[in-house]
Amino acid sequence: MDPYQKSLEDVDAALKRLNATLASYKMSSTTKPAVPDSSNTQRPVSTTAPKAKTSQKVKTAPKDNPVKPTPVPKRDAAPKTKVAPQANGNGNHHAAPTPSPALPPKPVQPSNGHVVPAIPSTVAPDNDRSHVESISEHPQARPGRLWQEVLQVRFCDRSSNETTLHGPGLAEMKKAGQEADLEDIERLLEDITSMHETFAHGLYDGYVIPARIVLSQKYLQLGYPDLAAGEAYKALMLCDSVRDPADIYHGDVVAQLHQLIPQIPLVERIRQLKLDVEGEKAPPTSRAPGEDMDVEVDVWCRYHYLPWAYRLLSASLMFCACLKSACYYARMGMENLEKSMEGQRDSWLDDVITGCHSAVQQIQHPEYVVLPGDEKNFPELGMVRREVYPWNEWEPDRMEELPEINAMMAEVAPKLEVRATELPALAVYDDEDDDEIPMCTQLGVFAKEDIALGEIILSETSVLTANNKLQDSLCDACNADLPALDSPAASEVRECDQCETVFCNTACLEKAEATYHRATCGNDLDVLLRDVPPEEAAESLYTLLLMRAIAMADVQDCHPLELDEVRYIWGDFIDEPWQDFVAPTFTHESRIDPDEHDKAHGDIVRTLPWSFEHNVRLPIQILERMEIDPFGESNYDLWVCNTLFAKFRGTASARLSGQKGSGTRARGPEVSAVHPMWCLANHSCDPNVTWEWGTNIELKVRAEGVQWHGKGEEGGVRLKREGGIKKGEEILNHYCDIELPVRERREWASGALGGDCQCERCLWEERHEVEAGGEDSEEGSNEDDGSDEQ
Ligand SMILES: C[S@@+](CC[C@H](N)C(=O)[O-])C[C@H]1O[C@@H](n2cnc3c(N)ncnc32)[C@H](O)[C@@H]1O
Repeated sequence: MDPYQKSLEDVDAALKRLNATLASYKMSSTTKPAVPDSSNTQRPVSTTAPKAKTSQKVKTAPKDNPVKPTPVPKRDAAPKTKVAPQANGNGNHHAAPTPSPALPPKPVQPSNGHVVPAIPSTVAPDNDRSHVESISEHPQARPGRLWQEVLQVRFCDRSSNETTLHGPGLAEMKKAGQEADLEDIERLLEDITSMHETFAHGLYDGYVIPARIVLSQKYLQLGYPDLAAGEAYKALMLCDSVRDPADIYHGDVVAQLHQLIPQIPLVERIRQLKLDVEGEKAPPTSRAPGEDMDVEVDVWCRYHYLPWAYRLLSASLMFCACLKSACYYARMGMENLEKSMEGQRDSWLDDVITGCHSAVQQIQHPEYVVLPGDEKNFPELGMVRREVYPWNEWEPDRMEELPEINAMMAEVAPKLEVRATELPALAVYDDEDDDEIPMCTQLGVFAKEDIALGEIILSETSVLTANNKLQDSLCDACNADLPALDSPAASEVRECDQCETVFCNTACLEKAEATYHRATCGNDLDVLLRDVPPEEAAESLYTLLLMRAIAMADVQDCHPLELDEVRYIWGDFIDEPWQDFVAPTFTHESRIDPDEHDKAHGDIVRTLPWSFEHNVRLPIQILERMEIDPFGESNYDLWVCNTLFAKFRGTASARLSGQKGSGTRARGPEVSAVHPMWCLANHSCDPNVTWEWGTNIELKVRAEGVQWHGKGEEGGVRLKREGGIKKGEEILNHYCDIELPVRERREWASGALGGDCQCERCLWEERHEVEAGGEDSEEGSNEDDGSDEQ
């Protein structure tokens, strides 16, 4: 068909759709239910039809945490802007007692001693519920600041012959680029908490695209570009679903937009629609002719929400150093915009591409060679903030809950107890600047009585396990090796009736059924993360652990942070992150200059490794495969996943595969697990226990101390100390192969410790210029063959 004729027909069709939409105004303004406002405390419940596609799992209400009279013991240290260079580091620190400006007094829910902003109890004048009835009848007049922000999300205005792009922009904090205004932080935290509540309790649900965009903006303003990327990606997924009637979310998203759009002032709606129809010279979408697409939904999605989703996603990813995916989404956004905006380029997206390329050029690493144009090979792993998020109500006050922790410990280690202990805060210690290492209070494990040599003092089992072998003979629950087919124990092996998952015996099968298996059974989750290339093996194990934790929470009907295996693990969180917070700026310069990218995190120390793939895309995919709705189930929000990852790094034990000495390169860790009591023991390179992990994980008292090796003034070796453990002595485990020389040991353990080990042996050997490892061969598989690590 003649293109001119076709475009005329398209405009004609669009005008017809517009007329139909305009004709529906009267009806919609009086009969469509209003979408409740997030900032109101008593709102009518949304009349949105229940979701048909995904199982809406029962949400567990947050624990009813009573106000605790005792203040939480602080882990304090002055955080510095220091980004750990290594990919796997769990760098981290706990902060030292610095006079803290902290946040001003807030209405806290002091369950755990962490700041939790409350939703304002006072209702703003414009939220006066006495107007509810009349407002429902005139939805465009709905009150509420947050909801108004959602309604105002706009991007494009085709009000002149030249298409112009503009939007609300990121309203910067009052003092962007300076120490943040506490009121600003407070207000944004309240907004974020309020939006979480709103998604969680169904006042409006997670399918409201502009609400996701607003939440993404707010995360970005508070220095959480990682969380902003997650929300922007969700907005993008929802926009895609609007344009694809076959998409599983299509019905819900469109239904939400049908409720939202009538609340946008009529004049504005007509203006936008008119401009759109007039400006639509070439239809940008691949809509089938005659397809019954609501013109308004299409306009708002295509011209307002989609561009914001691309902008926020690509810029946030760039700030998180995920340069490959940042470029990918910036280019995708550009292509999309150019189609719908007649070749107009978007300065944000251009900036992101420039910023990513400049960042790549700045990388100076002998092993990193990437051509500037090779965006597919741009780096993809960054570091983000690691903290107990201010809205996280699940983190327990471990000092307060020591009796509960000790009850759990008594079950697996009757002769041990957990106590508070002082440790060097390694992640905030920068030995170039600091004279003294700041200390922090954490937990440790201590002997309740004298314990003899060789005694097994802890034996623990866990189903929070993972392995990244697709075809291997491991029990799915405990991850122990399955018995050989010709061995007597082979008859005990059991298989799930529904799928082919194998367990070492009936006990493991029953435990799996009771704790997690129902969520994973037959869902083909294995293919997502198993048999990955060696360089991805470690990351994939953490994500597999996340997957198991999600399955456990789903089957046990609790919040993932509430699981016994997770609750008391300290995620090496930074304390008092706000004391040095500098409000980010979002200018052209801050996007194109890689030196400015760190500032998007509020200038706060970052120690949690993060990638788009493992922290956003895969968690969402895992949820979908388990038939958990990632938009409707806030228990599995991406901040929850970040918190779980923080807890797993530094506590998960892992077994390496590959045969040392045989010339075969190790493939990387293949089996991993979190044992919540075992992992409370701290590290020393002169440990008093060995550990071994088969079906159970065990701690055994060492027969004798480790040989220290040194040269120099004192010279020679230091005598081994006596074995055995005295009452009151701390149980010291080891997170690395203790046969290695000091430098290699430190390098290995730094991921789990957050910095260089400062144990007595390391300090002594460092002083005595150790050059070679010891000759002693210790018993126990873990330190002998170097095949295990924590
Ligand atoms: C497996 S956990 C040990 C239990 C932990 N102390 C707790 O309170 O839960 C590992 C974390 O403990 C701390 N840690 C353990 N051993 C340490 C050591 N020798 N020096 C400094 N920090 C240590 C680090 O913060 C590390 O990330």
